[in-house]
Amino acid sequence: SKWNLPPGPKALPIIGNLRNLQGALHLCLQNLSQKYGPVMLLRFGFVPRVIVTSKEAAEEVLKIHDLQCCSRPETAGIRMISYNCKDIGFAPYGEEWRLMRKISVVELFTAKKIQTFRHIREEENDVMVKKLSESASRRPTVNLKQAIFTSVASIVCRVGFGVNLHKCEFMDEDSISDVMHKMELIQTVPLFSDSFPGRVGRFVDWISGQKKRLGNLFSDVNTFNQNILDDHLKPGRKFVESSDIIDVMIDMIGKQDEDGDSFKLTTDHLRAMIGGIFTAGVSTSGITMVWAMTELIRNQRVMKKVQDEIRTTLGDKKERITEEDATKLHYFKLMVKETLRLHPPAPFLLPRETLSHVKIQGYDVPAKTQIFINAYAIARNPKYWEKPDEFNPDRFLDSSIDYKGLNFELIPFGSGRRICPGMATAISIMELGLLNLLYFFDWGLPEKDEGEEILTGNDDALDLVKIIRH
Ligand code: HEM
Repeated sequence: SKWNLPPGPKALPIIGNLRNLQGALHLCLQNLSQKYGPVMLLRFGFVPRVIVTSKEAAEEVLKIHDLQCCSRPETAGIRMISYNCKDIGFAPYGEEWRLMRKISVVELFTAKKIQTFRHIREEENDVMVKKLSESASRRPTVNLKQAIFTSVASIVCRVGFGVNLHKCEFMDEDSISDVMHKMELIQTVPLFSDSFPGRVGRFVDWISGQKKRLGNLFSDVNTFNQNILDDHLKPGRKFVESSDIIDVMIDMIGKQDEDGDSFKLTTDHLRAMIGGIFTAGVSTSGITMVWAMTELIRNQRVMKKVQDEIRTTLGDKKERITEEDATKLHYFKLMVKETLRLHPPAPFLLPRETLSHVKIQGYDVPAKTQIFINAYAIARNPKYWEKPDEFNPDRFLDSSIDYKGLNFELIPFGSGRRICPGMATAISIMELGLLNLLYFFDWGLPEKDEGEEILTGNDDALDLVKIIRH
């Protein structure tokens, strides 16, 4: 009672605010914030969470030092898939997170490394264009989502784990989007114990069969991670490109000092790194590309402006697009930025947890409280954006606002010490992929109902689209 806690809807005994949470969580919390303000306190069953929905409050939270990523992720699925918080995204702040982050940055994300992997991105895009052209000669409708996810997954597997999906023995390229889908699903399967931790919660999950369902999904995902790990552990392993992040970690494990009491890497860290890089890299970049194409198909003015710029600048005789080509374009890049504003693939960034009592916008937030930053709602807040729900890259023509973590009204990659280390990689993957799709093909909606649905502005990205000309 001595504390000035953030406001929020009235919580009922036991269930707290669960009855207030219906539909997609980021949309529901966006609506609630219009009534209760930019810093809200809600109880998800027994779990209190503070939700932040203004750029001022987000900036304050992201600059607090006494904050770590959640030691208790929102769902049991996330806990499983991160091998109990052993991936970079969920590792507790400290030696463990610092080491994993350092390895990933050095092995994957320095400017030099990103440049080294450039030929992989270009080759995999050639494969995608070739496949789409062949498919368009047979039938006009293609599953664009699958084509994009397969291409992005092929890039991430080659860059991250030296696995070439076109020649791989344990995984074929057509089933990779299935693995991706399972990884996404596993994170969202609702468990009773997510909101009611403890024995009763676990018992209900067991009776309802949800625990088993989660276990089955995880088993497939674990097999994928394990196969990649086994591939690296084979005696006499030959590198496809060169040694990769997993080789480096295996080497480090081999050299660890048994007796020292500093933190030790384990094989679970390896599995978690594989799963973490795969999900963090593929689902985010893939879905952003699908959204870009969806928005362009339903906003023909913007589609024409983007394609005119691309085709005028690059000419019409190119047989192959390179990353150099993307650097010549301006409006095209604004289109990618606008897609990230409207459809941030991680709408809450990574949830945080306070390590000690802190103040946010004058409100008291006790230690061990989870904080969600609703980056989705901030990027659609009419206080900062004119006609916020409209897809209009022109809004950035005279604006210096960028997504690099300094403008808190646009933080699709987060900000501060946990900002996405894969940002530059993601931009290279997405720009090159979209550039290929827009240079070589013209796109439209399939004849039947799918089109109508998308034009009424529902919140689902397109699966099936039609190649009009290639
Ligand atoms: C459109 C593409 C992407 C978006 C929008 C995105 C967004 C994010 C966000 C919001 C975070 C959390 C940051 C925070 O909470 O402050 C994050 C973390 C992370 N991302 Fe990305 N990401 C993308 C692509 C990638 C790619 C391609 C990779 C790697 C191949 C990657 C690897 C990671 C990793 C390892 C973390 C955890 C960092 C940490 O906790 O220290 N991301 N990303």
